Amino acid sequence: MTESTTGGLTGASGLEPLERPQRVAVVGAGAIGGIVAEAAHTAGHHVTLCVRRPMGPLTVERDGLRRTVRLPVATRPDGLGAPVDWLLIATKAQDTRRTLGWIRRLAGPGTRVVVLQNGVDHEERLAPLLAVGELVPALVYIAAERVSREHVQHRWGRRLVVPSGPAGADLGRLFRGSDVDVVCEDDFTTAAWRKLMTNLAANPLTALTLRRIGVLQQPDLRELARGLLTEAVLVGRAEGARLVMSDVDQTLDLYSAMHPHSGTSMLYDRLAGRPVEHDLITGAVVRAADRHEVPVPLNRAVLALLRAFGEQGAVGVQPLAGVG
Ligand SMILES: NC(=O)C1=CN([C@@H]2O[C@H](COP(=O)(O)OP(=O)(O)OC[C@H]3O[C@@H](n4cnc5c(N)ncnc54)[C@H](OP(=O)(O)O)[C@@H]3O)[C@@H](O)[C@H]2O)C=CC1
Ligand SMILES: CC(C)(CO)C(=O)C(=O)O
Repeated sequence: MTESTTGGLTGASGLEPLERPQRVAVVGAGAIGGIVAEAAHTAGHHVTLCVRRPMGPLTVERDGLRRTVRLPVATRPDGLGAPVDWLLIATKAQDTRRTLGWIRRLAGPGTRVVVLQNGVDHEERLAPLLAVGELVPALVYIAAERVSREHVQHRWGRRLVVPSGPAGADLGRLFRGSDVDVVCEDDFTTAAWRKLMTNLAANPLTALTLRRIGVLQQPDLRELARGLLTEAVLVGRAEGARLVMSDVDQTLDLYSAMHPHSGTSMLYDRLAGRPVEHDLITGAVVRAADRHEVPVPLNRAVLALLRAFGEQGAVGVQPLAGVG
């Protein structure tokens, strides 16, 4: 795990392990839910998958190695017992409200409810659903693809970024000994906008072109990505995030570091005919831009395009493999 990097980030590797195996429930056993469920299980905790439809053993594939875990699966909250120590919410943003039944059943006063979703407004989305327990927003620097219902392919990254504090430090201890690292961040607003930037160009441009992330290496799309990200720096600053123009290059470098065949959550949703999280990503930037009267013509155009395919069903084609 990364220990004490710059900018107020702190890794959690030096901490003592948690006293006892923790009770963990993961709501949404998709790509990210599958990764964190397997990681928490590997770290020695009691993990239950909370799903909509029955499922069998979960396989997580990473660097050519497959690990299959057989975890308890619940399809309804009713039969579940006492509140858990950790409730990990890993549904798409638009499904957040549908997790209320699980939250009511599984969150008690001592529960940490970790929201593993993209966007900058985790608190606003989840807080209205939470009567008790502590909300922990998490920024997910992990790329994963659900290649079939019970098989998740890890493609890149291992880091979750959470606000500094006891809950964040304990989350680091929860995942200790697994493939997931937790980094605590003092300035979470800036961290959240920086993470939003990673999605702002990659997700819409892969979803619109039906191509994987290697497409961002094409010079014209790289310039478009640069334009989208530059607008976001100005908007993020107006929102109080301490972004700098070098964040644009750092984001473009991150795209180059990812395997060209890696996709994005928005691309996978479009291919499957599911609603895409445009409101959470490009929509969030355009709304904030409007609040501060910052011109964002490129993001506004992309939002219009994303909305235009929002109502459409599955596209029924596979993205091209490899670069571009
Ligand atoms: N995939 C990635 O690489 C990354 C994703 N993210 C973010 O993480 C979040 C999760 O994305 P991802 O894992 O890709 O999404 P997936 O679509 O792979 O998984 C979401 C899961 O939530 C389940 N679900 C929806 N509603 C409920 C409910 N009421 N009860 C139980 N389960 C439910 C779905 O079930 P069903 O199978 O029945 O549809 C599905 O299994 C998103 O905000 C995404 O933007 C962030 C970084 C990277
Ligand atoms: C960082 C990135 C682009 C990696 O998958 C992501 O967050 C997503 O796909 O939503």
